[in-house]
Amino acid sequence: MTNADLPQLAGYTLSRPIGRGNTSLVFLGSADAAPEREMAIKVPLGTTLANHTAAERFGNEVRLSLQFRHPHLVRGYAGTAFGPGAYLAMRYFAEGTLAELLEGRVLPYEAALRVLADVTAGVAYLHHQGAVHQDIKTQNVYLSGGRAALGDFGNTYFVSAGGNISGSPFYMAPEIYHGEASSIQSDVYSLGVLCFELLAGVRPHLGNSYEELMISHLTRFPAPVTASNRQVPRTLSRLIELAMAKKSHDRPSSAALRRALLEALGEEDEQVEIEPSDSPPAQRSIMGRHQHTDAVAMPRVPGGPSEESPKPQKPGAKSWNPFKRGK
Ligand SMILES: Nc1ncnc2c1ncn2[C@@H]1O[C@H](COP(=O)(O)OP(=O)(O)OP(=O)(O)O)[C@@H](O)[C@H]1O
Repeated sequence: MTNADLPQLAGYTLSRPIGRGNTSLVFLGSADAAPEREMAIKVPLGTTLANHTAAERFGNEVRLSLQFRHPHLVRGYAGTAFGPGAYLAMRYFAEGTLAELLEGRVLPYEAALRVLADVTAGVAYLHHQGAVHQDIKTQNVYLSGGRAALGDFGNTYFVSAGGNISGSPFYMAPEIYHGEASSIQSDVYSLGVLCFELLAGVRPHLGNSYEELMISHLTRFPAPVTASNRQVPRTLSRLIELAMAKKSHDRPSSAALRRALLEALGEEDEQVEIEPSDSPPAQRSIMGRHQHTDAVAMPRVPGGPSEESPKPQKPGAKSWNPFKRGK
């Protein structure tokens, strides 16, 4: 794509493509009003706008990216949810996705714990808000300076708005394979899979087809993470095992998983003030460890992902996943 082929978006200058998904193109660019701040600008494909469900999902991603405020969730700066001018300007992650980073390599133990603690903090925040992400996987984790943020809120919904059936087969909870709606507990299952994948260096369930993966998730019990990685504390290994429990009510909360990850990192569960957001005041709070079990304590993130990203070159199209169902 030459510069002349880059889409025109009023108020923004797009400099080059940085990624392509099933439903959108993503460009590096900046707002004309603040040219020094690089952004990732997502523009839906024509086919996405022409398809009601896909267009709704894009609109959902725009809306929620602008609404959620957490250091470990991809932050939206501006956007238009629907119509031919639809776009989402968001924080740019120079190091790309966790899936890209993991291609052909295993993360060192501490780095894996850090990424997992970050992602789990973002998910715990979502759960505290009553939202289910529905698509936690390495492709949706973005990296900057060794810190991580979860993105892609196209399938995210509030529990109060009713259930939904979706996910990616490598990470999908058994009950979803059975046709049940996703839930906070099915997000925890996906987190368990992610923890296992990063700490054991291999996915807990493998298969060459949707059916093989389904059988594995429904019937097989992976060996504890400690069998592959002796550095993992037993308590954390046990919690990851429970996160992947076949029955959803046996799973711990995302907040408990996060606490165990922080403990493995030798860190305290700090209090942090959640950034103001567009959400109702009741959802803004200072949260800490002395709360009821569903409450979430957010880490203050010294040296964590900053809003300004370094300059960088980043891989282009994402890798193809043969089992990815239209998300
Ligand atoms: N904020 C970002 N910072 C850096 N790169 C990004 C960012 N958002 C997306 N990308 C790049 O663009 C690629 C495509 O993005 P994404 O997967 O979100 O597309 P999509 O079409 O919305 O997704 P889907 O395929 O699930 O419909 C990503 O794999 C990543 O390489």
